[in-house]
Amino acid sequence: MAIKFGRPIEVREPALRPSAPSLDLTVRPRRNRKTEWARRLVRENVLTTDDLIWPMFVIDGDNKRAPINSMPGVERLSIDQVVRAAERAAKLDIPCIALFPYTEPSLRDEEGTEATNADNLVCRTVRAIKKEFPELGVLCDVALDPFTSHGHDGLIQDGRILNDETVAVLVKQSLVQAEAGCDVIAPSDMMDGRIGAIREALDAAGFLDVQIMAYAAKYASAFYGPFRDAIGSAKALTGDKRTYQMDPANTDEAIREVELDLAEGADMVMVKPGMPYLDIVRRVKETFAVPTFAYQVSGEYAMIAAAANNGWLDGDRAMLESLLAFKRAGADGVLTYFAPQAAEKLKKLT
Ligand SMILES: NCc1[nH]cc(CCC(=O)O)c1CC(=O)O
Ligand SMILES: [Mg+2]
Repeated sequence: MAIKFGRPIEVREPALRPSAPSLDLTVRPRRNRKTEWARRLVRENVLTTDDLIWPMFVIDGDNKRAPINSMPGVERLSIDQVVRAAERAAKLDIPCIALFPYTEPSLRDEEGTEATNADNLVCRTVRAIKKEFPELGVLCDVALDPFTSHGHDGLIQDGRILNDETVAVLVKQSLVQAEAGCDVIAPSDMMDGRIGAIREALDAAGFLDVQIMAYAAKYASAFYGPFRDAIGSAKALTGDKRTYQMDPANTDEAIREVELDLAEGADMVMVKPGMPYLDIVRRVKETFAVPTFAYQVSGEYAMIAAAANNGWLDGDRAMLESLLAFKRAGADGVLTYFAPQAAEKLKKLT
């Protein structure tokens, strides 16, 4: 009889074990999963704060934060509030933030003129951030959709998106952003030849160190819906973007697009959307071995956030698992609206 704290305890019958004899297995993969330390030891991929780019939406005004219904937890911020968010990013050690403007309908026109205004909302935001946090990376999207009355990324004539004429405007847009202090120019428009044209113009203007992250394989996706609400182009958009964004059915085409953007001078390439396109991330990384990013887009964020808010998913776990999946697929980093939450969570884990 065993004695514990001076009291006899009953020695129970051993628990019933399954009567089957041990399998004759030499290899038992579960051994490497038996404890947390063992799992850590064999872990192949890790997510760190260094992998995160935080996209933000900017609105005009002062001390304003406006919710986006289709992106619970994400707000459009006035410049002063973006600067506060930039401070949060810097404190969390997030390397880079990305800026997307909401443009008042009165400032939108057929040509997206506001895109090339050196004093537009994005340029003013970049200057305000750089003044306080010069060490924080700032990425600016290049495309006309936040500025056009029709919501398309390029100029339109007779219902067709003009390629070369659009590229000329994108070049000007890139230059005003670089002039404002933007570190990374990220063309998301999918016009042909824009990377080469932008690189040439940046170099000619002396912006030799301004990087280009090409949205190289960007698909015509339903997952951009909440983003279009956020920048106010959802209602404006006529038709769809299938004559310039890629067909979701294609994968070889992604390789050709990435190859061209690299040849034209892209420093980094991106695949977008993210989670439904991890096969593309993997192929791009294996084919070119260059810095490869994925964009976990608004619709992907919305799915996880909505399910979490309904109690249908453990939001934090689903978030971290989805971000780790990008690393496993070969991505060097992820643009994600979860960036601040993920960085906070990762800080606690280490
Ligand atoms: N060219 C603009 C642009 N830049 C990033 C996104 C989508 C980002 C997101 O959904 O989070 C889009 C939308 C689009 O192409 O319609
Ligand atoms: Mg292309």
